[in-house]
Amino acid sequence: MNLDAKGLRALYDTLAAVNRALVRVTDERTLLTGLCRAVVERAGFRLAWVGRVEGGRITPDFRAAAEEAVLGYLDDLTIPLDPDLPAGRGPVATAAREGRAVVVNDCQASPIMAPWKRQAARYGLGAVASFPLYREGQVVAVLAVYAGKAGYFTEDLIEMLEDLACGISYALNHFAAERRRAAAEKKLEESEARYRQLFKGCGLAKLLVDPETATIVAANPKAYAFYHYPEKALVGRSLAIIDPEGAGRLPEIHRRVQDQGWTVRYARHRLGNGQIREVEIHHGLSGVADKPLLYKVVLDVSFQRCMARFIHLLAVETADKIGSDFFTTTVHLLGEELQVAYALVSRLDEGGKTATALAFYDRGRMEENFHYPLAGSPCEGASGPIYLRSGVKERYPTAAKWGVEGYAGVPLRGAGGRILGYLVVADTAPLQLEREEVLPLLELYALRAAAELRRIESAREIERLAFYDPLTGLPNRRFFCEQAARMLAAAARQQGWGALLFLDLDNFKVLNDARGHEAGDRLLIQVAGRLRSQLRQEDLVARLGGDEFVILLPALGGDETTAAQHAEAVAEKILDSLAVEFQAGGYTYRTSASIGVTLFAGEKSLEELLKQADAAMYRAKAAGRNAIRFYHPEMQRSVDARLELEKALRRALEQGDLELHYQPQHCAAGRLAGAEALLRWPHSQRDFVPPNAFIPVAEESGLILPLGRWVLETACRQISRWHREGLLAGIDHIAVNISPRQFHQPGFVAEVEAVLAASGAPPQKLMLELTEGILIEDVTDTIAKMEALRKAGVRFSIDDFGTGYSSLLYLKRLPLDELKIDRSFVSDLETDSNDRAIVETILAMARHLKLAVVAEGVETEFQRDFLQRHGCRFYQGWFYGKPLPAAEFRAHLRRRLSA
Ligand SMILES: Nc1nc2c(ncn2[C@@H]2O[C@@H]3COP(=O)(O)O[C@H]4[C@@H](O)[C@H](n5cnc6c(=O)[nH]c(N)nc65)O[C@@H]4COP(=O)(O)O[C@H]3[C@H]2O)c(=O)[nH]1
Repeated sequence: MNLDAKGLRALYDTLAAVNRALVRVTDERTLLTGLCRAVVERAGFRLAWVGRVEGGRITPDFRAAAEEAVLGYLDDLTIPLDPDLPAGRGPVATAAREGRAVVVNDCQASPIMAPWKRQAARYGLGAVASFPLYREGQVVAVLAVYAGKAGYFTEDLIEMLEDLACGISYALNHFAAERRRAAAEKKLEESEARYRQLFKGCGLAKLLVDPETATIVAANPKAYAFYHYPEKALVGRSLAIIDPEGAGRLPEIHRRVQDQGWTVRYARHRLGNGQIREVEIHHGLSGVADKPLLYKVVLDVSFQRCMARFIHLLAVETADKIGSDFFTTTVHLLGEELQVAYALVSRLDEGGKTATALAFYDRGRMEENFHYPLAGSPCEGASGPIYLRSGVKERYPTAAKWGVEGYAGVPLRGAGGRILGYLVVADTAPLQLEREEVLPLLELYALRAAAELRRIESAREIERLAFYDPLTGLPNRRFFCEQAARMLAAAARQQGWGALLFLDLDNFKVLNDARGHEAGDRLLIQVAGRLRSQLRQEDLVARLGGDEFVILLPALGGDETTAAQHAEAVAEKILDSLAVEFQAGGYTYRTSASIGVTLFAGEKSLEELLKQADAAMYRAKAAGRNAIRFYHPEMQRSVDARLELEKALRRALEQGDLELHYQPQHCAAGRLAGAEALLRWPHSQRDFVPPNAFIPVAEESGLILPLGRWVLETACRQISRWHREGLLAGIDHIAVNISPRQFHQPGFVAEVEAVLAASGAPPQKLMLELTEGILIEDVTDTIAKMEALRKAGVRFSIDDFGTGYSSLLYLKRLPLDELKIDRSFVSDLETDSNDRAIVETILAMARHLKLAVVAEGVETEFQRDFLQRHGCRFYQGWFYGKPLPAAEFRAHLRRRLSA
């Protein structure tokens, strides 16, 4: 039976209620299950089901039936959408495909129900209507409603069911929207959580800023830590408190972010503690708030920027600088850029106890080249970097003087890690820079500074090797010549007078030969020190080689006389300084020097001046050494003559032109007691070259060695012959002069012994006369030699006693037999009371030391008497007789015997 109007009304109400109830349902499953159930239970249908359109077919997903058994109709029911299949042309597939209600009021009669005809009959299903269910304009499911009777679906009913399907579609739409909204919300929540995570738990400082008002809306914990503000203290405040410039440029930044999505900016941010940091700010738009906000991710790039700038500055500013310029620029850069009170680069002095400030930055002022002690400074004993943020002045007394609170320093290293110096920055406030920031920077600068120090050291070394004498550290000949040429030119311009001094040590060769080169070297080093100490800064002293030194005094006055006086004063000062004993290697040495001086004014060649001073020096030597002589033009001739003399002397020795003369020595009673052998070089028929003229030349040239040997051999042969002839009876000795060089030659003792043996002369008759200079050169060696010869019977006399530096101490130690009072004291006895006093003293001393005394150069009776009165026992001089050729002296000996 079809529904009447009343029935329809009831059904309508029911469906409306269902509709209302269903649309309040919040999920799709409940809705569709409820729909099926309501249609069956409240509207009296026999079966209802809803199938989703999925994968080209429809299967019943939700169902309800008036009787449980009716549900059997749905078993294995799958309806394809394909219209080519018979099942695809049924009401459900057609409704789904064509999006319209399809009603079959007689299942048994309708051809489209053919596939299910039997089943419909079996489950008592007479009519069926299918309604598409839409979601967002798409058919997503089909509602199929079955009535028991054929012809059940009236138009009204169909309309109502269509309304119901419409309501369900609305609900499905709503669910979909809800689902989307929920999903969006969830997504948003997740994104917000992520954002919060990103914002808060981030290691970088972040700010949220309102671009319109420049107000800080939020800041993460890292931002508070970085900006040194208490938590929350930034929110609500203007960005200008940390970035005034950035606050002003926010609109522009905002625009740029809107255009390109992000922007990066570098700025200087002010922290809550007043410090300024360089930062890199990444800007973006915040997607969280309704209002457009700018987020700022802030990176502290102070260190990187600082490093980059410093590397750049170091490279650019110091590229063309070396030495002092480099160090000054470096500390200036450090002081200014690090904003510290002090910056210093120093070089350790020798010994490491003090350092020299190569450049010192003191609050903008620059100083250089002063020494300071390391003791009490943080660098003392430091082998690595030092970082003391604060409290320096409390701990280090040296730093306290400068009010240093914070200090950072690194060593400058040379080859093998040797510390050459330090690079230091210090401030009167605690250091603003962290250890990790300042030390790498200093180390970078230190590398460059150390390289510069090493370069300077090498340059110095190269210069030292090229221009300085390695032994004494004085300029060498090369340096002297270069420097002197410049000084001479300057002197010529200034029209002043100067002097060139040529200095040669006396007897240096003797010391060197006797004590070895080491002793000689030690003496030279000390001599160089004394020379330097006697000269002014502007004077130039150099070692030319051996024991030769040269001194240039550039500014001695406006006229020749003044210059000469000054030059002499300097030369005398030098001689005085050299007269003081030298101590070296446990020995005491004495030395003196001969100085030749030449004056200059106007344009003069250095070569010429050196020649002149050298010639003058030889005159000083000839004058008895320890002397100063000035050059004058005739001197050159005398130099040439000296060379000529040397040649001639050599020839005379080779050709046997030399002779020995013998000057008698008498005792007080007048008896002939001995003789002194004196060398004679016949010059012409009647004349001799005086020994004082050629002995020094022989000494200097080394000719003295063969010459001395010839004298010794000749004298010993004579002694031997006279001895054999019995002529030496009652004669104490024949004295032979021994020169210093001769005595100090290593084989001297053996030579004398060999000569004695070869000649057969009795050693007891041989007296060797030594000068005082010999004795003091090297006392130990001298004593050893004297003692060795004394054992053989040879005796010793000191010649020229009183003219040198003989001291009682030496005399006591030496195995001496005799003193000879120098002729210079004897000659003036009559007129000079000083000489009388000296002679008296010598005689008293000799008595005390039990030494025989021979007075030399006795010419008058007065002299003889005076000497005799004061205890002198032997006399030599013209008063008794001049030196005689060997034959004449032999005759004298014979006459004496026959008398
Ligand atoms: N005016 C004056 N002169 C007197 C008188 N009595 C002696 N004389 C001189 O005084 C010098 C004494 O010798 P000397 O002091 O050893 O001083 C010597 C000696 O140091 C050195 N000499 C001479 N012969 C030799 C030698 O064979 N070997 C070495 N190494 N030196 C020698 O030359 C120096 C000078 O020798 P001479 O010219 O021979 O001069 C000798 C002698 O001629 C006098 O009454 N009045």
